[in-house]
Amino acid sequence: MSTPGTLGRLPIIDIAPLLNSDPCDADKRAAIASALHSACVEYGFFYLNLQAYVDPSEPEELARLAKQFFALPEEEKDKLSLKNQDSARGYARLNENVTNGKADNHEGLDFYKPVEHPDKTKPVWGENQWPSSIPEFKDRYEKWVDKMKTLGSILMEAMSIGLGMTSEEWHDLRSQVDDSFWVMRVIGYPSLPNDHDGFSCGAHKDYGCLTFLYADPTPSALQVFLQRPGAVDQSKSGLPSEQGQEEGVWINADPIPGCVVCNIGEMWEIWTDGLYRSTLHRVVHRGSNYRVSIPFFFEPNFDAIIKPLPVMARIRSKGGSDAVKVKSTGREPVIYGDFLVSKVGNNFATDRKGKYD
Ligand SMILES: O=C(O)CCC(=O)C(=O)O
Ligand SMILES: [Fe+2]
Repeated sequence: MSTPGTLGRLPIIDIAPLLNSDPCDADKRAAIASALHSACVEYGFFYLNLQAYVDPSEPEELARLAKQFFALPEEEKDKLSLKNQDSARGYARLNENVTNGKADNHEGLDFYKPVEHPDKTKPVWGENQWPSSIPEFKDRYEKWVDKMKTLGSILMEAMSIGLGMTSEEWHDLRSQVDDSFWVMRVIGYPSLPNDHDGFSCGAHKDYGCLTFLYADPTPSALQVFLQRPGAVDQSKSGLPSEQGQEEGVWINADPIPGCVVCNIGEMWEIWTDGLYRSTLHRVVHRGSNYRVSIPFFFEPNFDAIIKPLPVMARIRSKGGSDAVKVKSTGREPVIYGDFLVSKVGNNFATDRKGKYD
């Protein structure tokens, strides 16, 4: 059986050269596009070094504010309950969300792109609920949203180059993500009790486009499932039923200073006919501290129609190692907003389906 040591760790990609258009950096940008491509094919998970883009004090402050929020009395947090809104925007109590039929040992506060005419009777169409007792919270988190949205566009363009798309094809793809229906979660994890039937966050794939995860420095919490035929990992119990038979290993994706963890959501799997992997991950936090993480989900526009990209036909006909990995996902095109609503619209419904299912 492979061990985390022999698998090495996830690739680290420094985005610095993507932040300028200096002709001297053109080779470096091409190298990054190609590294992104390999990371998306092989892992679907990698680290982005953001040192040239973000001052570490910014996300550290977000984590501090998150801890301040979760330390509030339960009745204060409940004032922001997502049940006051559209069942998606707001606060969910510890163990309220379920994944693969089991309660997740976390609490969380979710925000979505604001909409023009909010209507809380429509799934995901309500208003965000900001904690008013922590005055800086909204301002600091909104700044982070802006930064992560820009990072999403930068990365999408580099990925289009990595895939071999023409600039016209990139403009088409850009028009599907230029009004991203982003989601930001602020998640709090107490230590997972030994007798808890479930995980801190159960195994799931992210359903959107790109996730940028900042987490506090807690080690050994986030785990990523790497498919390795022949590897039998006893800890794989708890995989969603569709993937229950897959062979592979769980590796830790511990935080690296100056980096966020980035992973590919299911929309990329559809765009690339399965060449880019949306990889299962979960959280098992047994440390004694209270962990916080802040995933930002850079998603397509609400009305974007997601179907395989034209470049996939060229990749397939070129042959070679990528061509053999392209498999038709057999999925019909999806409208992103419909897909999202099918995921979160019935959150906390009586069928015990949660936002990660
Ligand atoms: O808390 C983490 O490290 C991961 C959270 C996650 O996977 C998610 O919210 O989709
Ligand atoms: Fe996730």
